[in-house]
Amino acid sequence: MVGAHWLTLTDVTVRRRGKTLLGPVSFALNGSGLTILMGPNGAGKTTLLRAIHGIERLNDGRIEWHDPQDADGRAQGFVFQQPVLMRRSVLDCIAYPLRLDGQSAVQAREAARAAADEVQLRVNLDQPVFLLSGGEKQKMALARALVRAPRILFLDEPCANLDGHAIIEIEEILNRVRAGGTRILMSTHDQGQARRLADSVLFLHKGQLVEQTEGREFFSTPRTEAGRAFLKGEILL
Ligand SMILES: Nc1ncnc2c1ncn2[C@@H]1O[C@H](COP(=O)(O)OP(=O)(O)OP(=O)(O)O)[C@@H](O)[C@H]1O
Repeated sequence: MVGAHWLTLTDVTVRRRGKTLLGPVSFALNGSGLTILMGPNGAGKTTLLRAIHGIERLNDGRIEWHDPQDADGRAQGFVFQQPVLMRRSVLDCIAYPLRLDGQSAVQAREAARAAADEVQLRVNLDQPVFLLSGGEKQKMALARALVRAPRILFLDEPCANLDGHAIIEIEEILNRVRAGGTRILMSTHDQGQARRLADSVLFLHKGQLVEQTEGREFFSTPRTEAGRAFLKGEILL
């Protein structure tokens, strides 16, 4: 949805044990496409995504959603690095958000099968979810996020722990989801992946948003020393 205005963060700040983990961070997430959230380990990427999801208490600032069709947050999907697993079958795990919405088990399972298919999760869907490999669990988490056809999708390192082939599969899925009009904000510290996928970039360093680039100039002409050093693969302290 071109021109859409999804959310605005104003001076968002997270402090824990006397340390500022994030902020103050301000930005607006607008328009369409896929925004890559980059930064070295500990930069605050996960903290920022958790704050947006409403599961990280803010010490200061505010997050405002502007999607009038999303009064109850249903249009958002989240995929975190360590997916929450339930003591259920793979199929019921994927169907769970639809059951929460009040859909019948039959309807929800049918949609879950389609979502598993969409992410090419080729396993026995009746087995307990804990039997899945790390990569399969990540695909399961993506299927569970996609099952409600979110209008905006947040992903925290969705390819952590995956090898080359699985990474390509996930990137193909993300390309399809983006082409279907879903807005995506995704963290990665895999520069190759960032270059392949980014329509725009947010670069975090030490809890501060030090670069915001519409388009892909971040990779050719980073504006900050931290951005240049990161792209050169230097260790940032
Ligand atoms: N509850 C907490 N209490 C204290 N420190 C925390 C807490 N949660 C996270 N941190 C610290 O906050 C900083 C930011 O962590 P965060 O996980 O957001 O970074 P990240 O950019 O996602 O890193 P990575 O790329 O390693 O996943 C880190 O230094 C981390 O150790």
